[in-house]
Amino acid sequence: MKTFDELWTELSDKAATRPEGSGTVAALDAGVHTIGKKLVEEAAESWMAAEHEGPERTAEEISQLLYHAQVLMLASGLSLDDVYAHL
Ligand SMILES: N=c1c2ncn([C@@H]3O[C@H](COP(=O)(O)OP(=O)(O)OP(=O)(O)O)[C@@H](O)[C@H]3O)c2ncn1[C@@H]1O[C@H](COP(=O)(O)O)[C@@H](O)[C@H]1O
Repeated sequence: MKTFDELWTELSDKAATRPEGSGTVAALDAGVHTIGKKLVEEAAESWMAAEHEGPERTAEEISQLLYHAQVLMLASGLSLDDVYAHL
């Protein structure tokens, strides 16, 4: 298990060091358009899971939504504080 902040630290490190085989590096290379589509897909899957598939599946889809949101933040050059400033 990891927290949102721990995932952010891990993904930031991957973006900086670009390890072989990282899905995050591949997503960043694919660009904002591709990342954005994935984010929307995971949002829809979260919604469908919440309506039809129960809490466990919903939690799984939301975890993927948070992952793709962090990837979009990295691709956009945003920090956590940039986002937290709007909460
Ligand atoms: N938490 C995640 C995570 N959540 C979702 N995803 C990605 O989102 C996809 C889930 O999409 P779907 O469920 O729609 O499955 P899918 O459509 O079959 O997947 P794709 O065909 O799009 O690959 C997964 O295949 C992953 O590519 C994630 N990829 C990575 N992480 C974590 O990010 C960290 C870094 O990962 P790497 O960069 O791959 O090393 C690790 O701690 C990972 O656990």
